Amino acid sequence: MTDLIPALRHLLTLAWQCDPRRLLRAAAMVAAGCLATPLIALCLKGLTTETLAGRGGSAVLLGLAAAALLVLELMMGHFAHLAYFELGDLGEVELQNRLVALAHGRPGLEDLDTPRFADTLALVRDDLPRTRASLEAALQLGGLAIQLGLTAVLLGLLDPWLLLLPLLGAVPVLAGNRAQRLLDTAKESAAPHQRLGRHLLDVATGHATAKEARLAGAAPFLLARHHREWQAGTRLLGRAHTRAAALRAGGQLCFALGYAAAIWLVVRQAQHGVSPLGDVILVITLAAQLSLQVGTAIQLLTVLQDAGRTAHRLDALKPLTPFHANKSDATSAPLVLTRGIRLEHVSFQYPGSTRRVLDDVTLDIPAGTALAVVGENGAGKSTLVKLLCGLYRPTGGRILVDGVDLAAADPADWQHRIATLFQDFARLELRLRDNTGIGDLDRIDDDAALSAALDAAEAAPVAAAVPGGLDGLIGRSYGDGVDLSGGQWQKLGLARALLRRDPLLLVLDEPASALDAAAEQTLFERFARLVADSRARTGAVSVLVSHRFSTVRMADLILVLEHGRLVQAGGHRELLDAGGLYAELYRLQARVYA
Ligand SMILES: Nc1ncnc2c1ncn2[C@@H]1O[C@H](COP(=O)(O)OP(=O)(O)OP(=O)(O)O)[C@@H](O)[C@H]1O
Repeated sequence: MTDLIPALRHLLTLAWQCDPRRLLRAAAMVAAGCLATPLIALCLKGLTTETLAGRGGSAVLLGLAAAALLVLELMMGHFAHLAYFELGDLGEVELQNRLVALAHGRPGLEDLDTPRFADTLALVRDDLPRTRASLEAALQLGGLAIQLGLTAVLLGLLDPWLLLLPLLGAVPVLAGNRAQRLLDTAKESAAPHQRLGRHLLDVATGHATAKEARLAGAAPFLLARHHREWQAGTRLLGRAHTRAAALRAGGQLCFALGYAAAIWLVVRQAQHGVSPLGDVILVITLAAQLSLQVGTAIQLLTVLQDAGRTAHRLDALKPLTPFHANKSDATSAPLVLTRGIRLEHVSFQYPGSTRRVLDDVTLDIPAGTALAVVGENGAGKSTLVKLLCGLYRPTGGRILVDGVDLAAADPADWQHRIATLFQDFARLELRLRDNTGIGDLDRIDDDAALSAALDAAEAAPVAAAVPGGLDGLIGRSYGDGVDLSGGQWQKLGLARALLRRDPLLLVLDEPASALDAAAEQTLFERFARLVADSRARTGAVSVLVSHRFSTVRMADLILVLEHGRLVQAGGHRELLDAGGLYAELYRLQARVYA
């Protein structure tokens, strides 16, 4: 029951924010329809009494009144349903917007990396389509409360003992509530199993992964693991459903016994001439209505508890530790870099992990530096880049941009001055214009700027092959878009990065992994020109993460990371002369090429 109040508050506030007039109209129609139900019982009692007394005219009028009330009840329910439908639609869209804002409206990635956050996000996403039903349930529950109140008054006027009947109605409601809590807990425990199960199914059937799964003959292995995870989740849910069903049946049995006792009481009173037959009809009708109302209340509460959970989960998704308590205190990114970027004893652990992925890194990167980062797989290169981009905050030490701590800067402002191409770049299966324009949304409709960025990324031939040009669809996940090769997707990702104006930080994280040799050579020449241009205009720092030493050697400053520690830093010649890990890795690669 504790979820009921937040659920009602959440749904009614949502509906009010979406369309207050529609909400009031729906509430008035529900109230009118619900008031009609107990009044029908009253008309039936009058009808019986008048008929027995031989007053046919009044009996016919009361019969007509009962029929009119019945029509009113049905019509109001029908029209209110239309109002909920529209309100629910608006509410669902509003919640989708909030969910996207919660998932991506934060500058850092810490929360998205937390399994608990990911599970909660998945649960809310699954629950959103139920918003419409929840809103309808909230309004119907209000109507039901009016009905129950009127029914209790009518029963209490007949015999105070009969007031016990609505009270007994609370038993199945409470039992239903407890049952729902059991189901919710099981749902949360089953979520990690189901998430993994869904992922395994995606791997076995997804367009990108099906090839490898087929060639490796991995389908039976993946399906067996999927089956195991799914069964673990289903077992948890199955047990909870059985216990919930038993609880609900027990509650309903209690009410059924009370119902039988109430009928027995009035029938006995009628036999002894204490009550007229009309009262017996009234009690039978009201008790039958009450039984229906209790059943409906249980269903509505179940729906509302889901909405309450969704409200709690949405709250849980709100960032607990905002990057800045007060955004107006945040410092803006400089227009140009004069001093550069300084890392002071920077350490980092991913959320939920105790392992230091970066360990006490101290370094000065003067403005205009072309920086390259090398190291073996898992050394922490991409993590360092993500910290520089402000996607994570260091768990120890600080990063200073022109002397200002990045933790005190407005992350969105800093990120707006960064051009990136990550190794796991996004493949946005939208129009070519969207895929590129998302790099600088202010210029998404600027055809000349988009074409220039595509040209600079050597992606003009890719664009020329897309029917419809900038407005043509790429990708085949939906619609009939052009299917692209890995290298072509990467060129589009680079064009996206190159669309960004006046960046202060240029990041290419393994940019050439999917390019052919000629394209790679051209890419680096273009990148070098861009770096030279940005360096002259804004003092930008460029960061290249690469395993290819032929390109790394061009950098002004090369960092060598090993197990998260900065073991060497300097120019190519200097590092070769010094011996150590860089020289070892360089000579190893040179020997392979020789
Ligand atoms: N989101 C994450 N959550 C937890 N651990 C992570 C996450 N991302 C990376 N790691 C871990 O951090 C370590 C460093 O990863 P990182 O991607 O920075 O290495 P890298 O040097 O770029 O490697 P590679 O050359 O293979 O790209 C790895 O051990 C990796 O498992």
